Amino acid sequence: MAAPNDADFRHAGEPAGPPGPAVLTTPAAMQRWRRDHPGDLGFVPTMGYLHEGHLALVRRAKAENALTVVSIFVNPTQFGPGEDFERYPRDEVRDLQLLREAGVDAVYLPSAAEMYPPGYQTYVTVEEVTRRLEGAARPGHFRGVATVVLKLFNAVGPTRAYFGRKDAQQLRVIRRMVRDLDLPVEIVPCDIVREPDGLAMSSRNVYLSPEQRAAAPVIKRSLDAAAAAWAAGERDAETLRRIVREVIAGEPLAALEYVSLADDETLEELEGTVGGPALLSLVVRFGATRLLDNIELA
Ligand SMILES: Nc1ncnc2c1ncn2[C@@H]1O[C@H](COP(=O)(O)OP(=O)(O)OP(=O)(O)O)[C@@H](O)[C@H]1O
Ligand SMILES: CC(C)(CO)[C@@H](O)C(=O)[O-]
Ligand code: BAL
Repeated sequence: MAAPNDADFRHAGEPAGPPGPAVLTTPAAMQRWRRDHPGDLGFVPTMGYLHEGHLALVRRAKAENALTVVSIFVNPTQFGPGEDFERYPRDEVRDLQLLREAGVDAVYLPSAAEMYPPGYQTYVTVEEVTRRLEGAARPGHFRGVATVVLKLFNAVGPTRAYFGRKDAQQLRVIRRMVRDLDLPVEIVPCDIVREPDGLAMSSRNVYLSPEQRAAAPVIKRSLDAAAAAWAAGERDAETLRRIVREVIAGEPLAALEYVSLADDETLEELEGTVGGPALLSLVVRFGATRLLDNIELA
């Protein structure tokens, strides 16, 4: 059910104002737009419901490239059965307005039917680095992420692609895929943007009740406690994980799903004395809502 060509390329926003971003809704329309717009292109893939974390990526992409493209696509293949695909927050009108204000050149807004038409059967599997952490907690998740990111890259043709450090394993999976498949794109990691009380911005924060939201900064406090111990010279992997566990245990609304201290690149869990750079990451549940966060110890 391909959209007619006219609908593939339209401008968001009022006709009287300055032109908004081009909105492309099919891979073919996106590829055509890219052919017509040569030059360095910064790409920010998202699942929409945009917040300051996304907009920081967009600003960086704009600062470093002649052209900026943002995709909004809630990718069904990275959600497992029973996960929140159906209720994932969506607000396309507000997102387009924010991207217009941010001055992006194009928004890629494909439908699931365009991305995965009947007969679709090709997936990308990144191996070792997907086995633990989010890969273990969400079987099939990174197969969906790697597949959709490769498809998005093929449609958009980016020079650079911007990913948040909040999804630390995702960033490493994408880097690995880019190296292994010789993709001609530079992956640019971007720092985590936080609320004033330390909670990492996330579209899923909207699921929290007021009481859960008030309790959620415990996540960053637990990372800060471990980082302070690290700064004071603590290098024992289990002690650093225990510090996180103890801080989270002090918050009755928070349930720790996992805490990991892993090799910063391979994500192999570390034991004993930590020598090199390490990624301290955790997932905390507030009711049905899973929130993830991390800090790099170097
Ligand atoms: N607080 C943040 N700081 C920096 N980057 C972020 C932040 N939140 C999301 N990103 C990045 O934005 C990109 C799109 O992420 P996505 O649309 O999944 O947003 P999200 O808020 O992380 O959603 P969710 O937490 O519900 O998965 C990813 O590269 C992600 O790492
Ligand atoms: C990279 C991504 C857009 C792929 O669907 C998603 O996993 C996300 O928003 O982090
Ligand atoms: N930001 C990661 C996408 C997901 O949770 O599916």
